[in-house]
Amino acid sequence: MSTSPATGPLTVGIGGFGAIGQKVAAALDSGSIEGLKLVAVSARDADKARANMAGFQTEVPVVSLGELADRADVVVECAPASVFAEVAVPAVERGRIFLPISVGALLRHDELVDRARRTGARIVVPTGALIGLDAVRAAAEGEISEVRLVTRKPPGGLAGAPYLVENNISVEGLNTAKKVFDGSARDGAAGFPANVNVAAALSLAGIGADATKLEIWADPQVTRNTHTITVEADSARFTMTIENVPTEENPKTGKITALSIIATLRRLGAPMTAGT
Ligand SMILES: NC(=O)C1=CN([C@@H]2O[C@H](COP(=O)(O)OP(=O)(O)OC[C@H]3O[C@@H](n4cnc5c(N)ncnc54)[C@H](OP(=O)(O)O)[C@@H]3O)[C@@H](O)[C@H]2O)C=CC1
Ligand SMILES: O=C([O-])CC(=O)C(=O)O
Repeated sequence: MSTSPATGPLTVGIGGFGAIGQKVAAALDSGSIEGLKLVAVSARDADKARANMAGFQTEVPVVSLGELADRADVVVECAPASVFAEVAVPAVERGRIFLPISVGALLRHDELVDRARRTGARIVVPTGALIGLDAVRAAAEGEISEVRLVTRKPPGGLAGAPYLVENNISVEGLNTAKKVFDGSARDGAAGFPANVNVAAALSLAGIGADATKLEIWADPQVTRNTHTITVEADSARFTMTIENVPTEENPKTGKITALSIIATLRRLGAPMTAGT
């Protein structure tokens, strides 16, 4: 049952119990996030999810993605992009705090932002596997002339992306880096729905999905997903790079992603926060 922040902890439901969801759930279960309490999770295979909760202090019910919004004040989405709407729409319609991590899918459902305005929901996009969105948001309060993201991934992490399949681009047997996409964050997020959520998050923090430039490289020299952002603004110029250690459970997903969600949740319940 959900409770208001004035009378008790904010209740949290987690949609998706894989590489990201399990780490976020474990942090909540450990009681280390002040003012927040795990109340439900969702997974495709409920028995597997219950087995993965065996070491938890408190087992919570495994429910459908749509039910999370009935049970929790805060709904965290960390499922495949293909089921994004199943968790996002009820969360926004019920006026919950909604944390999406399949951010590319949010670009394809931008009507949710308008709905949130009407229902009182808040959509809070974590930085995820990227870096520097605090500085991008601050710069966006002034004038930004350019935002560019260059993403380099091990070729295997990109294989099967719809853009590669549709354009007959092979990433097999590469000896040198190959640029496989050069365009807008919006087109990149559509063509690589499981690979460049970071580009979507960057565009939402800055100058939008059409103006944000994106290059994607299949690079046999990298073992980590590597993202470099460059921003040119009237307040500052900056370039930052992050090299993400892959999770064991899903090598496409960097370890820092779950930590970013945990840090975002911590802000919701904290008496003091630091950073923009
Ligand atoms: N914003 C960012 O920076 C980043 C975003 N991501 C994105 O985060 C998302 C999650 O990534 P990750 O945790 O690695 O993925 P995983 O594949 O490890 O986990 C996905 C989870 O979703 C569950 N799931 C699938 N279908 C359903 C359904 N119909 N109902 C309920 N649960 C379902 C799966 O259930 P089961 O376990 O039973 O199969 C699984 O637990 C992806 O979209 C990924 O692209 C990833 C990295 C960075
Ligand atoms: O770097 C990562 O861990 C994952 C990633 O690029 C994304 O999904 O945007």
